[in-house]
Amino acid sequence: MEDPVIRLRGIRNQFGSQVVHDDLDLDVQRGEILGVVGGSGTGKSVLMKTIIGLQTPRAGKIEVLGHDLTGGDPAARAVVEDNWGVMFQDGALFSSLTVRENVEVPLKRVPGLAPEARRALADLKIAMVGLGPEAGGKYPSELSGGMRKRAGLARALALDPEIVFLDEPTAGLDPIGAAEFDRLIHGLSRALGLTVFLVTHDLDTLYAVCDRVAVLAERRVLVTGTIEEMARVDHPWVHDYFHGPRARAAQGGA
Ligand SMILES: Nc1ncnc2c1ncn2[C@@H]1O[C@H](COP(=O)(O)OP(=O)(O)OP(=O)(O)O)[C@@H](O)[C@H]1O
Repeated sequence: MEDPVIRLRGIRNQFGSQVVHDDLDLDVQRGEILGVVGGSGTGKSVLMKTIIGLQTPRAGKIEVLGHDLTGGDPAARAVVEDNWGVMFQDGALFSSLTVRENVEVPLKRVPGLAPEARRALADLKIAMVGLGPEAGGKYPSELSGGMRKRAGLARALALDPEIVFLDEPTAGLDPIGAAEFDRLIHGLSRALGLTVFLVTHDLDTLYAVCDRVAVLAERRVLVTGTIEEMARVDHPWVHDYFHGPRARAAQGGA
């Protein structure tokens, strides 16, 4: 098998006396959509922040695209940061910038890119996420929640990343908007060959788009596998989650 694009080994995160992760391992394979689930407070967001460098683990090794991010090498981090995009829950857009200007922010890191080309690229990403041409000139406060998420995704895709991190992408959307967003993520991931690290509580999203699921429990990645494999895992939380009424509804069952 190919080397994983994200490889975590022995990760430990701790806040005061609270140990959130202990000896956590995880591999994310190229081109897959990995859904990260777990009970509230099991450290899904902390895990995502650990990979993207917003949280420094007490111990362990983080490798992304073959680069060791725990060695403190700024060159390695710069290479990797140009190859990932991050979408936070509400899109995390700059409120004083238009959608187009928001999408242009990461593009400003590209040396020698003329302003007109930057603008054209931003418009291309805005179209890619299904926003109309008029959306580029709007401010985040003028958008619906679903449109803000799409704008956040456009910004995450600005630099044509290999990996996209999505934190609860469908939270706060109505079921139709959430299903549309699921289709968008799935379509873009397949069309662009993206690797997607997706933190979610949304069972519909897991069933609709994820190739594999990673369950956080007991301070580590307890198990990874396909949804079908999850249904056979003999662990109380995993069993309840994948056999509960919401899971049955997400599968289309009774
Ligand atoms: N900066 C911080 N300082 C102290 N404690 C923190 C910090 N960040 C997270 N925690 C704690 O770490 C634990 C895991 O938090 P995290 O936000 O990753 O959970 P989660 O699995 O994403 O939860 P949810 O599903 O509710 O969003 C929580 O108990 C939280 O209070």
